[in-house]
Amino acid sequence: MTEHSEQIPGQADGPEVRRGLAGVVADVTAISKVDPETNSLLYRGYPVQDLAATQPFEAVAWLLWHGELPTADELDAFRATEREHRPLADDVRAAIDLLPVTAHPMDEVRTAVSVIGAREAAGLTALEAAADRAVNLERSVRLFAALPAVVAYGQRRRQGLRPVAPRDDLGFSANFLWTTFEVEPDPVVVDAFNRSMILYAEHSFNASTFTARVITSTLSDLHSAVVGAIAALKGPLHGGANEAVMETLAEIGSADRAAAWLDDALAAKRKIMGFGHRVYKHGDSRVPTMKAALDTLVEHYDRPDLGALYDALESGFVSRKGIYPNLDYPSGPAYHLMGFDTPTFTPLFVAARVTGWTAHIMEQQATNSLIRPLSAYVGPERREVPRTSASA
Ligand SMILES: CC(=O)SCCNC(=O)CCNC(=O)[C@H](O)C(C)(C)COP(=O)(O)OP(=O)(O)OC[C@H]1O[C@@H](n2cnc3c(N)ncnc32)[C@H](O)[C@@H]1OP(=O)(O)O
Ligand SMILES: O=C([O-])CC(=O)C(=O)O
Repeated sequence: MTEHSEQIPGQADGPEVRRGLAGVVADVTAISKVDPETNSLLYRGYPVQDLAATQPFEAVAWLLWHGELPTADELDAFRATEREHRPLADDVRAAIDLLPVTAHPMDEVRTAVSVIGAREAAGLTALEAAADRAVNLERSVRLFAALPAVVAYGQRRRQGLRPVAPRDDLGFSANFLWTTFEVEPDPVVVDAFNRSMILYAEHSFNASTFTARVITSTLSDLHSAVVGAIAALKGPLHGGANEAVMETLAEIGSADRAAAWLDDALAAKRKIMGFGHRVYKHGDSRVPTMKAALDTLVEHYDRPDLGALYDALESGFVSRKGIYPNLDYPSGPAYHLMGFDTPTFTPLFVAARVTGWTAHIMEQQATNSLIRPLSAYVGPERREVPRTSASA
């Protein structure tokens, strides 16, 4: 028995159960290495903080898919393809417009991916739709290119604004900001946003990626796997936490209220969103990089009040519980300062993580084994069905 396993009540000789698959190594991957001992995260061998400091997000997307950083020519060609597939497609816009304007933007993004997937697999059997690596690589690029327009349109629709055409003179991150806000993106903000995309891109067998791999393991198609991954990411124990962090900070209001708020929240056994992690128990490897980006934004937008509130909640929670912030804690207020509305935060995570998800989908396909664990039955023993007069 380990700290993660438990014995089934009343079954002394029964199997060990690992709720939440905690501590279970489910497969191998060559895409990223999360190391809680050294508090490090490598994408294909490269430290994520070094990638965030030096690379455009497009180069990191390429790295995750191909295993190597692109050459200058490869990056140019990839960027040209990405630009080609940026515009919001008519069928996607029409489907989003069918949803209530109060729909959660994660539901918009999930719907958009469903529409794109149905279009791409039209006329194919389910098995044909699963396709091969070459086809799925092209699908991954197109989906990566299309998502910013979907996310930006969601926020603009809620604000009663028309969609904005993408700009071919801008890279992925600058164009994302342009299509959302229709103002010339400031390089300081573009840099912080680019770093956040890189930090969010990939994190081994997290719940949404594992969901994508489970779906892929049945020989389902790439878009179906991404739809499932989006559904898993929406929950506040996973990606939805960046949104919940902002709600928490808004609820507390100011740094001087953080201590009393925390005492009440902990007395009420509330979970403090943006803190804790299944794998990292001594701090999330990505937080220092994202916190530095947040500090830059706090200065850029002259919002020391938000910086002070952030610090007060962090130090109060760490000193009370010894539980550290995860990536969602600094990214929530960073996206808020950039001007994104709070429900858009998790769709931003989708736009980044689609790179990691699709890399895992292709890796799962290459070495597939149906993912199907066992369960230990604890229901009633075998019994007779009562005889009644009802007929079928
Ligand atoms: C990008 C990402 O997806 S990162 C994760 C984002 N999610 C969040 O920020 C949500 C808040 N955090 C959490 O709910 C958890 O820390 C999780 C789900 C992320 C990890 O959970 P697990 O590994 O299953 O740990 P678990 O939830 O069992 O926590 C262990 C203990 O720490 C406590 N704990 C962990 N995180 C928190 C938190 N954020 N607030 C309060 N208590 C917490 C638990 O209540 C539990 O206490 P107990 O042993 O007294 O019951
Ligand atoms: O790894 C996890 O469980 C959650 C996480 O931090 C991520 O997906 O980025």
